[in-house]
Order: sequence, then C-alpha cells, then structure tokens
Amino acid sequence: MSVNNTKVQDTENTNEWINWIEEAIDKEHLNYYEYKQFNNFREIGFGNFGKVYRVSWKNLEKNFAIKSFFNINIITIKEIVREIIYSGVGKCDISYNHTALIVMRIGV
Ligand SMILES: Nc1ncnc2c1ncn2[C@@H]1O[C@H](COP(=O)(O)OP(=O)(O)OP(=O)(O)O)[C@@H](O)[C@H]1O
Repeated sequence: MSVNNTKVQDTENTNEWINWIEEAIDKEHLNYYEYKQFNNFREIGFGNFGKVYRVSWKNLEKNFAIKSFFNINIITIKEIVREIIYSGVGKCDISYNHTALIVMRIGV
C-alpha cells in the first residue's frame, strides 16, 4: 500500500495506525482513490498538519477537498485517522510530494 512509501517514521505505533487505515480500506469502510483521478489542484488553505487543496475528480464537475500531511509520524497519523473518521470520505493514493492525502467533502 502506498502509505508505506511516504516518509513514515518507522515506529510500531505508527505501523499500527497505518494497519488500521489499510484494514478499513480492505473492508471497504473507507473509499480509496487513485491520486491520478484528481486534477485542477488549487490551494485553498493550510493548517498545522499540511495544506488543503480543492480538486476536480475524474475530469467531472465533482469537486473535493484534499488534505495533505507532511512528515508522517505518530501525531500526524492519528490526526489522519481522526480526520477520516469525523470528516473524511476516503484516503487517497500517495504521490504528491510524498505526502499522505485524505479526501474530504468540499466546504468547511
Ligand atoms: N473540506 C474543506 N473544504 C474547504 N476548505 C477546507 C476544507 N478543509 C479545510 N479547508 C480549508 O483549509 C484550511 C486549513 O484546514 P486544516 O483542517 O488543515 O486546518 P485547521 O482546521 O485550520 O487546523 P488544524 O491544522 O489544527 O486541523 C481551513 O482553514 C479551510 O480554509
């Protein structure tokens, strides 16, 4: 799974959280999006953990917000899980500047 390609700090705890995400995808509790299905990246904000982009999906009119997390570590991975549970619609493939990406509904 692509999350392993990021700059993950290789602690047991971090791996547990990554496993949680991967299992949730396997069991289809989480949607998984290919990064290449998104285009028209426009930066719309940034927070403590990374940047947020407005993106188009599969060249359709459908827009999503994508949140990127830099320097994946135990703190950010917990934040990713929290965001996925409370506001996310899914997790995205990782390829953008080696960051983890989650996909959210647009609008805050
Ligand atoms: N789903 C979204 N749709 C549209 N804009 C968003 C969305 N999520 C975040 N944003 C924009 O990106 C900015 C940063 O959001 P982000 O969640 O990264 O940080 P935060 O909530 O301000 O703080 P923290 O980093 O502590 O979570 C927000 O202030 C908002 O302007």
